[in-house]
Amino acid sequence: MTEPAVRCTGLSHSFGTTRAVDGVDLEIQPGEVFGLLGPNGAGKTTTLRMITTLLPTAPGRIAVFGVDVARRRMAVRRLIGYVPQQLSADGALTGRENVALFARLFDVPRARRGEQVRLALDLVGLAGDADRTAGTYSGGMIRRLELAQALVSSPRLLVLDEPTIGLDPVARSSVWDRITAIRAATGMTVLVTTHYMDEAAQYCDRVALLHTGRVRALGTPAGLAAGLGPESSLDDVFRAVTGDRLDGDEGGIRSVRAARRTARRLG
Ligand SMILES: Nc1ncnc2c1ncn2[C@@H]1O[C@H](COP(=O)(O)OP(=O)(O)OP(=O)(O)O)[C@@H](O)[C@H]1O
Repeated sequence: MTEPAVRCTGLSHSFGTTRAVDGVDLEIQPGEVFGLLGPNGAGKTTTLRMITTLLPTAPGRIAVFGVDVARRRMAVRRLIGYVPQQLSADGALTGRENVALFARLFDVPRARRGEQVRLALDLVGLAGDADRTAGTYSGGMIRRLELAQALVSSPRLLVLDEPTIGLDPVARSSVWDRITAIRAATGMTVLVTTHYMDEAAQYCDRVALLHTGRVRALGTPAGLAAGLGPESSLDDVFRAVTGDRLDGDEGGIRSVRAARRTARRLG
């Protein structure tokens, strides 16, 4: 039987008295685009940080393609490309230099580095802009550059924490078009968090709705919406499950903060 790309069992994590993740069980299949959805503070980033080896997994367990995250952290890191919410591109370096830096960090063999960097830039549609400094890139191009940084080591699992936050609708769809094309070209598994229900409905094969650290609903976007009623959307499912209202396309303070962070760092 094929191993799941990710299997989380009994995952919990507390920060002091805050129970950020509370008994999460999840299986993500190879080749899926899987969306982890939830309001602010639902536990999405904490879950991603546990899967990407950055937080301890105990008392639960996580396996990535069958490799235990707690016992074989370095082996798991080699399987994963991670784009965190925080900016990871350096505005003073060119696009190519930024990606080459990650190739060195992730131990891509020296003989293959140039080719891997070129391929990663190609996959995100930045080949033509690779020799400009990243400080001259738009927000959408920066996000695609960060995708290239995560792709340069040819990971089997790509983990993206709110990849489109703070971007305008055109840039958001260009980022998603690249993610979709990369999955089609490589068969890579993609795990993504997003606040945008329309994006999750359009681009994710399956989603889990997280609220107060627990999985409250799991399924295909269409299946979840149909389960609520004939005219329902994923947004309706979300409201039914959480009782919360999501930020709209305006993005709220978080996207403003993210956009400002980008501007400050690269400007
Ligand atoms: N380093 C930390 N120290 C203390 N509390 C934290 C820390 N990181 C997260 N938390 C708390 O844990 C809970 C879950 O946070 P987490 O960042 O995982 O949620 P999230 O779903 O990713 O939210 P957001 O969409 O705002 O990023 C929240 O109550 C948050 O305040």
